[in-house]
Amino acid sequence: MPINIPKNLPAADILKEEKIFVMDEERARTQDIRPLNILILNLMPEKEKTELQLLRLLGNTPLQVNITFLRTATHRSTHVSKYHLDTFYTTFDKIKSRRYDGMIITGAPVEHLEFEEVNYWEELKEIMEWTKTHVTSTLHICWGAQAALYYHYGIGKYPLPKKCFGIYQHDVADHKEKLLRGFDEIFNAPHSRHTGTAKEDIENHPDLRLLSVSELGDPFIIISKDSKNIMITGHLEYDATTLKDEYERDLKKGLDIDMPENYFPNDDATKRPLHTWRSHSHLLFSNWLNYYVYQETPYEW
Ligand SMILES: CC(=O)SCCNC(=O)CCNC(=O)[C@H](O)C(C)(C)COP(=O)(O)OP(=O)(O)OC[C@H]1O[C@@H](n2cnc3c(N)ncnc32)[C@H](O)[C@@H]1OP(=O)(O)O
Ligand SMILES: N[C@@H](CCO)C(=O)O
Repeated sequence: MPINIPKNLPAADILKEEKIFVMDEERARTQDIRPLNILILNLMPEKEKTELQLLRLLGNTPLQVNITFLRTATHRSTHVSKYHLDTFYTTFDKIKSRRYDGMIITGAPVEHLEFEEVNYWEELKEIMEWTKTHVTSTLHICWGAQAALYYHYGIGKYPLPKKCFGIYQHDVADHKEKLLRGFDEIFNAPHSRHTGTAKEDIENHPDLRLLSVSELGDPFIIISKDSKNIMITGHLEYDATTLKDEYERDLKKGLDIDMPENYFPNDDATKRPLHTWRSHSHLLFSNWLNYYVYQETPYEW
Protein backbone atom coordinates (compact mmCIF):
# COMPACT_ATOMS: atom_id res chain seq x y z
CA MET A 1 0.00 0.00 0.00
CA PRO A 2 1.26 3.49 -0.70
CA ILE A 3 2.16 5.92 2.06
CA ASN A 4 0.25 9.15 2.20
CA ILE A 5 2.56 11.97 3.39
CA PRO A 6 2.46 15.78 3.51
CA LYS A 7 3.33 17.27 0.13
CA ASN A 8 6.57 19.11 1.00
CA LEU A 9 8.12 16.67 3.49
CA PRO A 10 11.89 16.59 2.63
CA ALA A 11 11.91 12.76 2.62
CA ALA A 12 9.45 12.80 -0.29
CA ASP A 13 12.08 13.62 -2.93
CA ILE A 14 14.43 10.88 -1.75
CA LEU A 15 11.61 8.33 -1.63
CA LYS A 16 10.53 9.35 -5.12
CA GLU A 17 14.13 8.91 -6.37
CA GLU A 18 14.15 5.41 -4.83
CA LYS A 19 10.75 4.84 -6.47
CA ILE A 20 9.17 4.09 -3.08
CA PHE A 21 5.44 4.33 -3.57
CA VAL A 22 4.28 7.66 -2.18
CA MET A 23 0.85 9.10 -2.83
CA ASP A 24 0.09 12.75 -2.22
CA GLU A 25 -2.85 13.74 -0.04
CA GLU A 26 -5.07 14.78 -2.92
CA ARG A 27 -4.67 11.50 -4.85
CA ALA A 28 -5.16 9.53 -1.61
CA ARG A 29 -8.39 11.43 -0.87
CA THR A 30 -9.85 10.73 -4.30
CA GLN A 31 -8.74 7.11 -4.76
CA ASP A 32 -11.63 4.64 -5.02
CA ILE A 33 -11.12 1.32 -3.27
CA ARG A 34 -12.91 -1.98 -3.85
CA PRO A 35 -12.08 -5.70 -3.37
CA LEU A 36 -9.85 -7.28 -6.02
CA ASN A 37 -11.07 -10.14 -8.20
CA ILE A 38 -8.39 -12.75 -8.79
CA LEU A 39 -8.78 -15.76 -11.07
CA ILE A 40 -6.60 -18.86 -10.52
CA LEU A 41 -6.27 -21.33 -13.39
CA ASN A 42 -5.06 -24.36 -11.44
CA LEU A 43 -3.34 -26.81 -13.78
CA MET A 44 -1.47 -28.66 -11.03
CA PRO A 45 -2.63 -32.27 -10.52
CA GLU A 46 -2.73 -32.04 -6.73
CA LYS A 47 -5.01 -29.04 -6.81
CA GLU A 48 -5.81 -28.81 -3.13
CA LYS A 49 -2.12 -28.45 -2.18
CA THR A 50 -1.63 -25.68 -4.72
CA GLU A 51 -4.80 -23.89 -3.57
CA LEU A 52 -3.45 -23.77 -0.04
CA GLN A 53 0.00 -22.60 -1.10
CA LEU A 54 -1.33 -19.76 -3.26
CA LEU A 55 -4.03 -18.66 -0.81
CA ARG A 56 -1.47 -18.30 1.98
CA LEU A 57 0.44 -15.83 -0.20
CA LEU A 58 -2.61 -13.97 -1.51
CA GLY A 59 -3.99 -13.64 2.02
CA ASN A 60 -0.99 -11.63 3.19
CA THR A 61 -2.40 -8.24 2.22
CA PRO A 62 -4.65 -5.57 3.72
CA LEU A 63 -6.74 -5.69 0.53
CA GLN A 64 -9.90 -7.75 0.22
CA VAL A 65 -9.33 -10.39 -2.45
CA ASN A 66 -12.12 -12.44 -4.08
CA ILE A 67 -10.80 -15.72 -5.45
CA THR A 68 -12.29 -17.71 -8.36
CA PHE A 69 -10.79 -21.11 -9.20
CA LEU A 70 -10.79 -22.06 -12.88
CA ARG A 71 -10.21 -25.50 -14.38
CA THR A 72 -9.91 -26.62 -17.96
CA ALA A 73 -13.06 -28.09 -19.52
CA THR A 74 -11.10 -30.05 -22.13
CA HIS A 75 -9.01 -32.07 -19.65
CA ARG A 76 -10.29 -34.69 -17.21
CA SER A 77 -8.26 -34.35 -14.00
CA THR A 78 -7.25 -37.64 -12.47
CA HIS A 79 -5.76 -36.60 -9.12
CA VAL A 80 -8.63 -34.63 -7.63
CA SER A 81 -12.22 -35.63 -6.91
CA LYS A 82 -15.08 -34.67 -9.20
CA TYR A 83 -16.84 -33.38 -6.09
CA HIS A 84 -14.01 -30.94 -5.37
CA LEU A 85 -13.92 -29.67 -8.94
CA ASP A 86 -17.72 -29.37 -9.23
CA THR A 87 -17.97 -27.57 -5.90
CA PHE A 88 -15.09 -25.14 -6.02
CA TYR A 89 -14.13 -24.67 -9.67
CA THR A 90 -15.68 -23.02 -12.67
CA THR A 91 -14.94 -23.22 -16.39
CA PHE A 92 -13.95 -20.60 -18.92
CA ASP A 93 -17.33 -20.54 -20.72
CA LYS A 94 -19.00 -19.44 -17.48
CA ILE A 95 -16.68 -16.53 -16.71
CA LYS A 96 -15.38 -15.28 -20.04
CA SER A 97 -17.72 -12.28 -20.14
CA ARG A 98 -16.27 -11.01 -16.83
CA ARG A 99 -13.10 -9.02 -16.20
CA TYR A 100 -10.50 -9.80 -13.54
CA ASP A 101 -7.98 -7.58 -11.81
CA GLY A 102 -5.42 -10.36 -11.64
CA MET A 103 -4.94 -13.94 -12.76
CA ILE A 104 -2.53 -16.76 -11.86
CA ILE A 105 -1.76 -19.60 -14.28
CA THR A 106 0.01 -22.39 -12.37
CA GLY A 107 2.60 -24.97 -13.33
CA ALA A 108 1.63 -28.37 -14.76
CA PRO A 109 3.47 -31.70 -15.04
CA VAL A 110 3.37 -31.69 -18.85
CA GLU A 111 6.71 -30.13 -19.67
CA HIS A 112 7.95 -33.33 -21.37
CA LEU A 113 5.28 -32.76 -24.04
CA GLU A 114 5.32 -30.26 -26.88
CA PHE A 115 2.82 -27.51 -26.07
CA GLU A 116 0.60 -28.69 -28.92
CA GLU A 117 0.48 -32.22 -27.41
CA VAL A 118 -1.07 -30.99 -24.16
CA ASN A 119 -4.74 -31.90 -24.42
CA TYR A 120 -5.95 -28.51 -23.14
CA TRP A 121 -3.53 -26.42 -25.24
CA GLU A 122 -6.23 -25.00 -27.56
CA GLU A 123 -8.34 -24.03 -24.53
CA LEU A 124 -5.33 -22.50 -22.78
CA LYS A 125 -4.49 -20.50 -25.93
CA GLU A 126 -8.02 -19.12 -25.93
CA ILE A 127 -7.71 -18.21 -22.23
CA MET A 128 -4.32 -16.53 -22.73
CA GLU A 129 -5.68 -14.52 -25.67
CA TRP A 130 -8.65 -13.46 -23.50
CA THR A 131 -6.30 -12.24 -20.71
CA LYS A 132 -5.07 -9.51 -23.08
CA THR A 133 -8.43 -7.74 -22.85
CA HIS A 134 -10.04 -9.11 -19.68
CA VAL A 135 -7.25 -9.26 -17.05
CA THR A 136 -5.11 -6.40 -15.73
CA SER A 137 -2.06 -8.50 -14.81
CA THR A 138 -1.36 -12.24 -15.17
CA LEU A 139 1.24 -14.10 -13.12
CA HIS A 140 2.47 -17.37 -14.70
CA ILE A 141 4.28 -20.07 -12.74
CA CYS A 142 6.76 -22.70 -14.05
CA TRP A 143 5.08 -24.53 -16.97
CA GLY A 144 2.49 -21.74 -17.01
CA ALA A 145 5.43 -19.33 -17.55
CA GLN A 146 6.83 -21.48 -20.35
CA ALA A 147 3.39 -21.61 -21.98
CA ALA A 148 3.04 -17.80 -21.76
CA LEU A 149 6.53 -17.22 -23.18
CA TYR A 150 5.66 -19.51 -26.07
CA TYR A 151 2.15 -18.25 -26.76
CA HIS A 152 2.66 -14.50 -26.23
CA TYR A 153 6.31 -14.09 -27.27
CA GLY A 154 7.18 -17.11 -29.46
CA ILE A 155 9.92 -18.33 -27.05
CA GLY A 156 10.31 -22.10 -26.77
CA LYS A 157 11.52 -24.39 -23.98
CA TYR A 158 14.37 -26.89 -24.26
CA PRO A 159 15.18 -30.09 -22.32
CA LEU A 160 17.83 -29.74 -19.60
CA PRO A 161 20.68 -32.29 -19.40
CA LYS A 162 19.44 -33.08 -15.88
CA LYS A 163 16.48 -31.97 -13.81
CA CYS A 164 16.89 -28.51 -12.28
CA PHE A 165 15.95 -29.57 -8.78
CA GLY A 166 16.74 -27.73 -5.57
CA ILE A 167 16.98 -24.35 -3.90
CA TYR A 168 19.05 -21.80 -5.82
CA GLN A 169 20.11 -18.22 -5.24
CA HIS A 170 18.82 -15.44 -7.46
CA ASP A 171 19.90 -11.89 -8.09
CA VAL A 172 17.86 -8.70 -8.40
CA ALA A 173 18.53 -6.91 -11.69
CA ASP A 174 16.93 -3.64 -10.62
CA HIS A 175 16.17 -2.71 -7.01
CA LYS A 176 13.86 0.07 -8.20
CA GLU A 177 11.62 -2.46 -9.96
CA LYS A 178 8.31 -2.52 -8.08
CA LEU A 179 7.84 -6.29 -8.25
CA LEU A 180 11.09 -6.80 -6.34
CA ARG A 181 10.61 -3.97 -3.84
CA GLY A 182 12.12 -4.92 -0.47
CA PHE A 183 14.03 -7.93 -1.85
CA ASP A 184 17.50 -8.78 -0.50
CA GLU A 185 20.44 -8.59 -2.96
CA ILE A 186 20.28 -12.38 -3.21
CA PHE A 187 17.32 -14.60 -2.44
CA ASN A 188 16.43 -18.28 -2.54
CA ALA A 189 13.73 -20.00 -4.56
CA PRO A 190 12.88 -23.63 -5.39
CA HIS A 191 13.07 -25.05 -8.91
CA SER A 192 11.77 -28.41 -10.05
CA ARG A 193 11.75 -28.87 -13.82
CA HIS A 194 13.26 -30.84 -16.67
CA THR A 195 13.11 -28.02 -19.21
CA GLY A 196 14.38 -24.45 -19.39
CA THR A 197 14.27 -21.16 -21.27
CA ALA A 198 17.31 -19.58 -22.93
CA LYS A 199 18.44 -16.35 -21.26
CA GLU A 200 19.37 -14.81 -24.64
CA ASP A 201 15.83 -15.42 -25.93
CA ILE A 202 14.49 -13.23 -23.13
CA GLU A 203 17.25 -10.61 -23.37
CA ASN A 204 16.84 -10.29 -27.14
CA HIS A 205 13.06 -9.96 -27.04
CA PRO A 206 11.94 -6.34 -27.47
CA ASP A 207 8.81 -6.81 -25.31
CA LEU A 208 10.42 -8.51 -22.29
CA ARG A 209 12.64 -7.59 -19.33
CA LEU A 210 14.64 -10.05 -17.27
CA LEU A 211 14.32 -9.12 -13.60
CA SER A 212 16.12 -11.96 -11.91
CA VAL A 213 18.57 -14.71 -12.89
CA SER A 214 19.49 -17.81 -10.88
CA GLU A 215 23.01 -18.75 -9.82
CA LEU A 216 22.87 -21.34 -12.64
CA GLY A 217 22.53 -18.46 -15.12
CA ASP A 218 18.87 -19.27 -15.90
CA PRO A 219 16.08 -16.70 -16.19
CA PHE A 220 13.89 -16.68 -13.08
CA ILE A 221 11.57 -13.64 -13.17
CA ILE A 222 10.56 -12.11 -16.48
CA ILE A 223 8.11 -9.25 -17.04
CA SER A 224 6.59 -7.87 -20.21
CA LYS A 225 7.40 -4.22 -20.87
CA ASP A 226 3.69 -3.38 -20.72
CA SER A 227 3.67 -5.06 -17.24
CA LYS A 228 0.67 -7.24 -18.14
CA ASN A 229 2.50 -10.56 -17.99
CA ILE A 230 4.86 -11.84 -15.32
CA MET A 231 6.60 -15.18 -15.77
CA ILE A 232 8.28 -17.03 -12.88
CA THR A 233 10.22 -20.15 -13.85
CA GLY A 234 10.39 -21.61 -10.32
CA HIS A 235 7.99 -22.33 -7.48
CA LEU A 236 8.09 -19.62 -4.81
CA GLU A 237 4.74 -20.95 -3.59
CA TYR A 238 6.13 -24.41 -2.71
CA ASP A 239 6.04 -25.54 0.93
CA ALA A 240 9.24 -26.50 2.79
CA THR A 241 8.65 -30.20 2.09
CA THR A 242 7.32 -30.13 -1.49
CA LEU A 243 10.69 -30.95 -3.08
CA LYS A 244 11.17 -33.71 -0.48
CA ASP A 245 7.80 -35.21 -1.48
CA GLU A 246 8.73 -35.07 -5.19
CA TYR A 247 12.15 -36.61 -4.46
CA GLU A 248 10.70 -39.49 -2.40
CA ARG A 249 7.97 -40.05 -5.02
CA ASP A 250 10.59 -40.44 -7.76
CA LEU A 251 12.86 -42.68 -5.63
CA LYS A 252 9.87 -44.92 -4.91
CA LYS A 253 9.18 -45.14 -8.65
CA GLY A 254 12.81 -46.22 -9.18
CA LEU A 255 13.58 -43.13 -11.29
CA ASP A 256 17.16 -41.90 -11.70
CA ILE A 257 16.84 -38.75 -9.58
CA ASP A 258 19.49 -36.75 -7.71
CA MET A 259 18.82 -35.31 -4.28
CA PRO A 260 17.49 -31.72 -4.47
CA GLU A 261 20.50 -29.36 -4.33
CA ASN A 262 21.08 -26.94 -1.42
CA TYR A 263 18.00 -28.31 0.33
CA PHE A 264 18.44 -30.90 3.08
CA PRO A 265 20.76 -29.75 5.91
CA ASN A 266 24.22 -31.28 5.15
CA ASP A 267 22.59 -33.10 2.22
CA ASP A 268 21.11 -35.50 4.74
CA ALA A 269 17.69 -36.55 3.47
CA THR A 270 16.63 -37.64 6.96
CA LYS A 271 16.89 -34.02 8.18
CA ARG A 272 14.04 -31.51 7.97
CA PRO A 273 14.47 -29.12 5.02
CA LEU A 274 14.41 -25.43 5.97
CA HIS A 275 11.96 -23.04 4.34
CA THR A 276 14.51 -20.43 3.18
CA TRP A 277 12.38 -18.64 0.52
CA ARG A 278 9.21 -17.89 2.53
CA SER A 279 9.72 -14.14 3.07
CA HIS A 280 10.51 -13.47 -0.59
CA SER A 281 7.51 -15.47 -1.77
CA HIS A 282 5.24 -13.33 0.43
CA LEU A 283 6.94 -10.18 -0.77
CA LEU A 284 6.62 -11.06 -4.44
CA PHE A 285 2.91 -11.85 -4.19
CA SER A 286 2.09 -8.76 -2.16
CA ASN A 287 4.13 -6.55 -4.51
CA TRP A 288 2.28 -8.07 -7.46
CA LEU A 289 -1.12 -7.53 -5.85
CA ASN A 290 -0.30 -3.99 -4.86
CA TYR A 291 1.66 -2.52 -7.77
CA TYR A 292 0.51 -4.53 -10.81
CA VAL A 293 -3.06 -5.36 -9.84
CA TYR A 294 -4.53 -2.89 -7.34
CA GLN A 295 -2.80 0.27 -8.55
CA GLU A 296 -3.28 -0.50 -12.24
CA THR A 297 -6.75 -1.99 -12.49
CA PRO A 298 -9.62 0.33 -13.38
CA TYR A 299 -12.14 0.97 -10.57
CA GLU A 300 -14.98 0.13 -12.91
CA TRP A 301 -14.76 -2.16 -15.94
C1 LIG B 1 7.27 -27.79 -14.74
C2 LIG B 1 6.21 -27.43 -13.75
O1 LIG B 1 5.33 -26.66 -14.01
S1 LIG B 1 6.34 -28.18 -12.29
C3 LIG B 1 4.72 -28.40 -11.82
C4 LIG B 1 4.31 -29.80 -11.86
N1 LIG B 1 4.66 -30.47 -10.63
C5 LIG B 1 3.79 -31.17 -9.94
O2 LIG B 1 2.64 -31.27 -10.30
C6 LIG B 1 4.27 -31.79 -8.69
C7 LIG B 1 3.26 -32.74 -8.13
N2 LIG B 1 2.90 -33.77 -9.11
C8 LIG B 1 3.15 -35.06 -8.92
O3 LIG B 1 3.75 -35.43 -7.93
C9 LIG B 1 2.71 -36.04 -10.00
O4 LIG B 1 2.40 -35.33 -11.18
C10 LIG B 1 1.48 -36.87 -9.55
C11 LIG B 1 1.91 -37.76 -8.42
C12 LIG B 1 0.38 -35.99 -9.04
C13 LIG B 1 0.99 -37.67 -10.72
O5 LIG B 1 1.96 -38.57 -11.12
P1 LIG B 1 1.58 -39.75 -12.16
O6 LIG B 1 0.32 -40.38 -11.75
O7 LIG B 1 2.79 -40.57 -12.32
O8 LIG B 1 1.40 -38.88 -13.45
P2 LIG B 1 0.40 -39.06 -14.64
O9 LIG B 1 1.22 -39.52 -15.80
O10 LIG B 1 -0.78 -39.88 -14.30
O11 LIG B 1 -0.14 -37.60 -14.95
C14 LIG B 1 0.33 -36.43 -14.44
C15 LIG B 1 -0.64 -35.36 -14.89
O12 LIG B 1 -0.37 -34.95 -16.23
C16 LIG B 1 -1.56 -35.05 -16.98
N3 LIG B 1 -1.29 -35.34 -18.37
C17 LIG B 1 -0.67 -36.40 -18.89
N4 LIG B 1 -0.66 -36.32 -20.26
C18 LIG B 1 -1.28 -35.16 -20.59
C19 LIG B 1 -1.58 -34.50 -21.80
N5 LIG B 1 -1.25 -34.99 -23.00
N6 LIG B 1 -2.20 -33.32 -21.73
C20 LIG B 1 -2.56 -32.78 -20.54
N7 LIG B 1 -2.32 -33.36 -19.36
C21 LIG B 1 -1.67 -34.54 -19.39
C22 LIG B 1 -2.34 -36.14 -16.30
O13 LIG B 1 -3.68 -36.09 -16.70
C23 LIG B 1 -2.09 -35.78 -14.86
O14 LIG B 1 -2.77 -34.60 -14.46
P3 LIG B 1 -4.23 -34.59 -13.79
O15 LIG B 1 -4.22 -35.35 -12.55
O16 LIG B 1 -4.50 -33.12 -13.58
O17 LIG B 1 -5.11 -35.16 -14.81
N1 LIG C 1 7.86 -30.30 -10.46
C1 LIG C 1 7.61 -31.42 -11.31
C2 LIG C 1 8.47 -31.49 -12.51
C3 LIG C 1 7.78 -32.29 -13.57
O1 LIG C 1 7.10 -31.46 -14.48
C4 LIG C 1 7.68 -32.67 -10.48
O2 LIG C 1 8.76 -33.09 -10.07
O3 LIG C 1 6.63 -33.22 -10.28
